[in-house]
Amino acid sequence: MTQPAIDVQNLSKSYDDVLAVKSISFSVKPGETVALLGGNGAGKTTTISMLLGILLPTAGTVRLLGEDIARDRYRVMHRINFSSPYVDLPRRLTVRQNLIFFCKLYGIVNAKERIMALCEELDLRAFIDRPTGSLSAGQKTRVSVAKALVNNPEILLLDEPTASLDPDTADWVRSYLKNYQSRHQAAILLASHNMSEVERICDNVLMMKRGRIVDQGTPTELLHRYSRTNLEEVFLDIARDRVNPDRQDSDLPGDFPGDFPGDHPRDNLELGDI
Ligand SMILES: Nc1ncnc2c1ncn2[C@@H]1O[C@H](COP(=O)(O)OP(=O)(O)OP(=O)(O)O)[C@@H](O)[C@H]1O
Repeated sequence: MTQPAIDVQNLSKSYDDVLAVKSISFSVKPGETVALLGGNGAGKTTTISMLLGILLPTAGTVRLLGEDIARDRYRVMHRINFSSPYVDLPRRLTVRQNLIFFCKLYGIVNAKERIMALCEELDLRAFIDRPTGSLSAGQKTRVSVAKALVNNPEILLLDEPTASLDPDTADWVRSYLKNYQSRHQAAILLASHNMSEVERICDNVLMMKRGRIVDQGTPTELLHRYSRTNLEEVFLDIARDRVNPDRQDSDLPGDFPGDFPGDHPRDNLELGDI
């Protein structure tokens, strides 16, 4: 059996009184695209940050390409990459300088050729020598995708990869990412609020709510399970507690205090509730 590229077991994270991620487990195989879906504050960004090793889990393990991130993060970091519209690249550096910087960081041998190729493929030519801070949101997103691909990663973690893109460019970026994936057999985990994007490019969907995975399956399985015609309706069913008809209420984790070690009502507080 193929070893999963991403293997997460019983992962939890608490920030003081807020239990942001509650004992989640999942895996992503090479060549597979998995979506993390959930409303604001569901725990998607916290999960991705733990996968990247920039947030320490409160409990649980993350293995990337077989390596335990808590112990051997530096053995694997050069084989993965990340893109988020919410993480700004240094604003005063031009796009080219930023890409050179990341090529050096990842030890890319033919940096110039790599940057030229990405520049062509992602159509960055018009603004390659402009300060990154002066770009439009959509242009920044394309630069962020280019940055995420400098090292030809085997694992790609994408936080809303098409945020701020017009429909035409978003469609083009999705096709580009799928094409990259089929060429490199990369594992992709993406957090998104764009349901049609998820339906189109994801093999599996993890539905998160208040830090838990409350349902999962292929987009088709989820549509059947909830008798819906699109994922947006499934998302609303879950968000509004119109529970999955195939499940008993008691199967749903997270509805009872104490079903997770250290869990109690206070753990469900969102920061906004305080
Ligand atoms: N640094 C922090 N300190 C305290 N609480 C935090 C911190 N970061 C996130 N949280 C809380 O953890 C929970 C999960 O947040 P997270 O950012 O992971 O959600 P998300 O699913 O990415 O949401 P969104 O879709 O709004 O980006 C929220 O209740 C949030 O307020």
